[in-house]
Amino acid sequence: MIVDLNLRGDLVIIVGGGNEGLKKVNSLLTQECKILLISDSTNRQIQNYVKQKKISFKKMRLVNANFLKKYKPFMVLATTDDKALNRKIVEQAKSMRCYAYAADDPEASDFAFGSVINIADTVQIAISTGGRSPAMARKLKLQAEQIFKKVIKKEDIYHIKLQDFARKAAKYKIQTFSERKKFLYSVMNDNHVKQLIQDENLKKAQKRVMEMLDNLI
Ligand SMILES: C[C@@]1(CC(=O)O)C2=NC(=C\c3[nH]c(c(CCC(=O)O)c3CC(=O)O)Cc3[nH]c(c(CC(=O)O)c3CCC(=O)O)/C=C3\N/C(=C\2)[C@@H](CCC(=O)O)[C@]3(C)CC(=O)O)/[C@H]1CCC(=O)O
Ligand SMILES: NC(=O)c1ccc[n+]([C@@H]2O[C@H](COP(=O)([O-])OP(=O)(O)OC[C@H]3O[C@@H](n4cnc5c(N)ncnc54)[C@H](O)[C@@H]3O)[C@@H](O)[C@H]2O)c1
Repeated sequence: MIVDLNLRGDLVIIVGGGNEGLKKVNSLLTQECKILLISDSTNRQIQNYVKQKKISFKKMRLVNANFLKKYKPFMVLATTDDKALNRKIVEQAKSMRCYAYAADDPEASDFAFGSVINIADTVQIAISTGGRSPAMARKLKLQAEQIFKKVIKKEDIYHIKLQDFARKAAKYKIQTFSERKKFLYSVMNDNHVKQLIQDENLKKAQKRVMEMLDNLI
C-alpha cells in the first residue's frame, strides 16, 4: 500500500552517510521533519546540508544501537553497509515503537520507498514493484516522467494551489460537505478563474474565489 506520510515536526534518524543515506535525506528534505544523520563519515552533499543547517549531524562510529535510546524518533532508517548493525538498529527502533527501515533488509523493514516523480513540489507520483525490481521501478519512473510532465501542465499546478486556498476558505464559510464540493468544482470550472490562471495571476484568482464565496452567502 502506498501512503503519503505526514512527518511534519517529527524526528527522523538516519544512520549511515553514504549513497543510501543521501538518497533518504533527499526524500525527507521536503517533508518539514527534523533530520538527524549519524555516521562515521559523510559525502560532500551531506556536508553541504549540514552547513546549510538543513539537517543535524553526529559523527560517530557505532558498534550497537544503544544510542537510539537517547532520542524519541518517529522513524529510523539504517543505511550503513554493515548488515548486522542495520539489523540491530531496526530491532531497537521497533522495540521503541518507531517505524524502522534498513536499506539492505526489506523483510525486516516496516516500509519500502517508491520511485517518485516530483512535479513542482506539488504533485508526487510513486511507482513501486513491491520489491520485485528496484531497477525496473527506476526505469519506469524515467519513462513515466516524460509523459506526466506533458499531462500535468503549469495551469494544473496553479489550480492545485488555488484549490488549497479555496477549500480552506470554504471549510470556514460553507456548512455542508456537498455545498463545499459544489463550490470547489465551480471554482475549477469558472472562466474568469481559468483566465487569471492562464495569466499566472494567483493573487487575482484568489480574490475571484473570495468574490464567488461572498456571492454564495
Ligand atoms: C525505487 C527506489 C527508491 C529509493 O531507494 O529511494 C528503490 N530502490 C531504488 C534503486 C535501486 N536499488 C537497488 C538497485 C540496483 C538494482 C536492483 O537491485 O534492482 C537500484 C537501481 C539503481 O540504483 O539504478 C538495490 C537494492 N534495492 C533494495 C535492496 C535490498 C534488497 O533487495 O535486499 C537492494 C540491494 C540489492 C543487492 O544487494 O543486490 C531494496 C529496495 N529498493 C527499493 C526502492 C524498495 C523496492 C521498490 C520497488 O521494488 O519498487 C526496496 C525493497 C526497499 C527500499 O530500499 O525502499 C530506488 C530508485 C530511485 C529512483 O527512482 O531513481
Ligand atoms: N535500498 C536500496 O535501494 C539500496 C540500493 C543500493 C544499496 N543498498 C544497500 O544499502 C547499504 C548502504 O549502501 P551505500 O551505497 O549507502 O553504502 P556506503 O558505503 O556509501 O555508505 C555506508 C555509510 O555507512 C557508514 N557506516 C558504516 N558503518 C558504520 C558504523 N559502524 N557507524 C557509523 N557509520 C557507519 C559509512 O561511514 C558510510 O557513510 C548497502 O548494504 C547496500 O547493500 C540498498
